[in-house]
Order: sequence, then structure tokens, then C-alpha cells
Amino acid sequence: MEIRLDQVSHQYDEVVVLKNICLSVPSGRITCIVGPSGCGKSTLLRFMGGLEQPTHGTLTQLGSPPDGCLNALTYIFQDFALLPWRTVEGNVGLVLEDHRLSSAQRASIIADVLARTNLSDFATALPKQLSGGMKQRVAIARALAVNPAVLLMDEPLSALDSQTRELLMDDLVSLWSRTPFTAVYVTHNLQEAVRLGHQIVVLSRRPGRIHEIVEVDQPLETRTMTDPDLQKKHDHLWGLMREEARAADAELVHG
Ligand SMILES: Nc1ncnc2c1ncn2[C@@H]1O[C@H](COP(=O)(O)OP(=O)(O)OP(=O)(O)O)[C@@H](O)[C@H]1O
Repeated sequence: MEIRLDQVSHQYDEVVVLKNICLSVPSGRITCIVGPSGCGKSTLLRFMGGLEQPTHGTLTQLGSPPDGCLNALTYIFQDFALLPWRTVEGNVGLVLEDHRLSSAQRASIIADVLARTNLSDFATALPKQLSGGMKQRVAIARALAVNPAVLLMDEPLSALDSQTRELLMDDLVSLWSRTPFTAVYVTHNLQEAVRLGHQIVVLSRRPGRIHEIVEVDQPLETRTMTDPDLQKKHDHLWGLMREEARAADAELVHG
């Protein structure tokens, strides 16, 4: 499924947060959104997830969700949002409970997503027994269980240390390479953006406008951070972001 945004603008009371966003989120690709603090990245993601409506402009969904889709627009958050009293399989199974599925179908979906996220051996563990990286793997497994049309990820790796982030990026790349999915990925981290994004949308400081859309053609599975082409993309993105970030920072400090 594809999402199109046409002339999307938004304000909270007097504060204009987003201005004239025109964007296509193509099917089967990962769209990263980067931009300085407070430029409206999470707000844009909430519009795409239908959690909020923009004050101006339209969002359109084109195409149909995949077969077996139980929740078309599914979020993965930074803080994992796991129920502490439920096991790994219990947390994943939670999102299947309101659907007409037999217990065999549920068990099969849970086994499949735990295998895809390398969590099969941890099915009966509780969240408190897991590292941060493992908890986020559970959140990814739970999101995959509903076979979403679009995966909406709001800084999913930013609570993790840098080595764990690397591992989780590898996991996302291998999940996508086996079965391409459509995703929108909000991040502050330009390395994550060049590693995972097929298109990288750079927003200006608030009110967020599209500064540039950077395409990265290289296949996800062949990308490494030592690759000079990717390093060039990274430096180009940082060049776009630096002045905006500095100005946004000054605005926060001086109110
Ligand atoms: N419900 C709300 N009511 C009023 N203002 C809001 C609301 N939600 C967000 N804002 C404001 O809108 C602006 C954009 O917020 P948003 O969280 O979308 O930015 P962001 O780019 O995701 O920021 P960050 O990178 O810091 O997470 C901020 O100034 C924020 O304070």
C-alpha cells in the first residue's frame, strides 16, 4: 500500500508545525524522515497512522493491504511498549486476540514471527529478563504479526546502545530483504537513515517543510557504513541538516 500526502500543513493553536508537505510513501520501500528536534516528524507519522488529522491538506491510501493484514497501519515505538507480566509470546499474541483466528492460526503466526526475529528460544521469557535490543525485537515481532500494510517506526532504535542499534539494523535489513515491507522510519540518526532508507525526507526546522528528498539506490543488503557512496550521502544529509539543527537548537534555548 502507498500513502500520498498532498499539501499537508498543521498547526497547534498559533504554532505552525508543518507546512505544505507533498510526499509519496511508496509500497515495498522504506521512507526515512529526518530533521531537527521539534520539526514535526512524529506529528507527520501520527497523520500517516490516522491518529490525528492535519489542519490542511489530504492523506490518501492507495492500493490494498497485503493478504492476512490484521492492522494496516502499525507502530513501533522507541520505548517497546511491552506488557511486563506477559511472556514474549504473550506480548506478540496480544495483537491477535481481537481477531477471528483459531488457536492453531495464532500459534502459527507467533511461531513464524518469533523465528523471523530470532526469538524462538525466548518465547516464554518475560520482558524483565530481556536486554533492550531483545525487547525491541519483541516489539518488531509483534508488529509483523499483524502483517501491516505500512510499518510506522518512531525512533525505534534511539533507546539502545550503538552496538545493539547496529544489530537491530542488520535484523531490519534481513527482514526487509526476505520480505519487502512498506515502512516510514523517523530518526535523528543519519547513519540509520542511509543504512535503511530507500528515500530520505529531510525536513527543515519548524514549521517543517520538505527541504530535500534524497534517494539511495543501493540495495539494503549491500550497504555498509564504510562504503564511500553511502558516506557521501551521509555527508550531504549532514550538510542539509547542520544549519537547521543549529538554528532549531538556538530556538529551543532562547524560547
Ligand atoms: N499535541 C500537541 N499539542 C501542542 N503542540 C504539540 C503537540 N504535539 C506536538 N506539538 C509540538 O509540535 C512540534 C512538533 O512536534 P513533533 O513531536 O512532531 O516533532 P519531532 O520532529 O518529532 O521532534 P523530536 O525530534 O524532538 O522528537 C513541537 O514544537 C511540539 O512541541
